[in-house]
Amino acid sequence: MTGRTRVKFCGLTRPQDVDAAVAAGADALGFVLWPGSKRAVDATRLVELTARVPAFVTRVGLFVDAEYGWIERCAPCLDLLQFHGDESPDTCLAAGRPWIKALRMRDSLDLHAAAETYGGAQALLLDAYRPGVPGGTGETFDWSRIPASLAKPVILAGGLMPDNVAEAIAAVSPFAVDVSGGIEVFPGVKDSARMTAFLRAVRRADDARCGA
Ligand SMILES: O=C(O)c1ccccc1NCC(=O)[C@H](O)[C@H](O)COP(=O)(O)O
Repeated sequence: MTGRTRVKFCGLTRPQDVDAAVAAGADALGFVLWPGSKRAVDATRLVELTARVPAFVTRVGLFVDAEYGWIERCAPCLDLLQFHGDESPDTCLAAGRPWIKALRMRDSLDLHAAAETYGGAQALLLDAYRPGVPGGTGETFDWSRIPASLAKPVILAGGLMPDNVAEAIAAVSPFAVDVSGGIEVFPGVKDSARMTAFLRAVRRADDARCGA
């Protein structure tokens, strides 16, 4: 897949961070709708935050093995659902909305098989695996495990930051990159300078790929 690398900022909890992310040029903003996270937002906050997002910036709701009723309640504020738990393909499809599937890169994971299993997903988000932690670990994984061609677009996540995202793009050529901890001062509180630095690093990496 060609074209510029899309950028998703995940785990926004504050209106000023939403505004800063949009101003910086993010393509997608993620809202954690799993109460176990330090970055979780409730339904009221979700309405407040997503109302600030203009057209053509994708509002992504992140769920971890959620009850269907909770997904249904949040869905009107969202463009895309991100399933970040152990959801089956049927569960992901049952919501009846566009969705992506997060996969944690445990050793036994077969990405080609997963791409087939989750054939209804618009993309696969590949994240670091730490037992007992569903996401937002701030850890990278071995990018060489990602096959050069996969049946689904890849969103690369896990421990990305302004200092390593160019290297990640050069190594993986993902459709998109996703970052949470790497643009924060602490969980849920983003830093506009880090957001800008991250996006600049992505653009530089894209320019380097075009010139290569
Ligand atoms: O961010 C969380 O707290 C979180 C909790 C539970 C499941 C997923 C979570 N975040 C998912 C994301 O999309 C993160 O952006 C992704 O895991 C990468 O996080 P980081 O390594 O901090 O960039």
